[in-house]
Amino acid sequence: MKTTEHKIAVHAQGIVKSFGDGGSRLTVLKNVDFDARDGEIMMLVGPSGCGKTTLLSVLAGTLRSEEGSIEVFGERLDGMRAAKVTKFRALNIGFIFQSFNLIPTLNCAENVSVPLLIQGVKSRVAEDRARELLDRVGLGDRWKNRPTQLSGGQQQRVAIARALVHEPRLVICDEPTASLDAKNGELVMELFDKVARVPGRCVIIVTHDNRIFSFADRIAQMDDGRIVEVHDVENGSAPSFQHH
Ligand SMILES: Nc1ncnc2c1ncn2[C@@H]1O[C@H](COP(=O)(O)OP(=O)(O)OP(=O)(O)O)[C@@H](O)[C@H]1O
Repeated sequence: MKTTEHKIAVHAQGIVKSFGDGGSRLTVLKNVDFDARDGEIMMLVGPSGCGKTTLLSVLAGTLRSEEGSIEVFGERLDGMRAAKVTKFRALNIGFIFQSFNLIPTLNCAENVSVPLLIQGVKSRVAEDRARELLDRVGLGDRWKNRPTQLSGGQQQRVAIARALVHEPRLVICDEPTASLDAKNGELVMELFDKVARVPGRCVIIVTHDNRIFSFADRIAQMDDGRIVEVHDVENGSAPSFQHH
């Protein structure tokens, strides 16, 4: 039996979230308990529509739940004032959205700089750091390009660079490797491994991509608004899941 004490980075308990009113009301998160540990890559899998993106948004503080408590590195997000949540997120959380959310009028280096500029870092320093990150995701020579001049996979890597540039303690990713080929998927996972899978940090990834399961420390399986099982991934041997 394992007796290791794990420090918890993200602790969510009793999360309930619904959309709509009256007859069209849909309860998407049905009393979810979820933990992610300090220093780990935690993956979240489950069938389409089961609530994964909704849960990520609640954990990142971009969506409020009706019930439940959320603690991120010891700070309670539920009940925190909206302005304080925004500030907390800017300092501590990097979010990679399914839809990338890059700013079309800015070039790649400027897009990646945004989290640093929000923190008050000088633009030249921010841009140097942004170009360093772009280099690490294999896009060092494309920093001047606008997002529309890049392929979907390249845009995804720009979004990943932007989420990591300010070295957030918590990185939350919705399908970060969905548009990437095997080589770039591996490059990005190795970057998560180096940059974010360290003490004092944590990475949470929603994925359907079984090529990356072996990078996880644990995999939580979600179904119909609930976490139904949590698997430990030992020695890179990931379980296989049924997707619908
Ligand atoms: N803003 C919203 N308004 C109404 N319904 C919503 C909203 N956001 C999500 N939903 C609904 O909540 C359910 C869960 O959606 P969610 O995006 O969390 O699922 P998911 O598990 O991430 O799916 P996928 O793997 O397809 O991305 C779906 O039925 C979806 O239609």
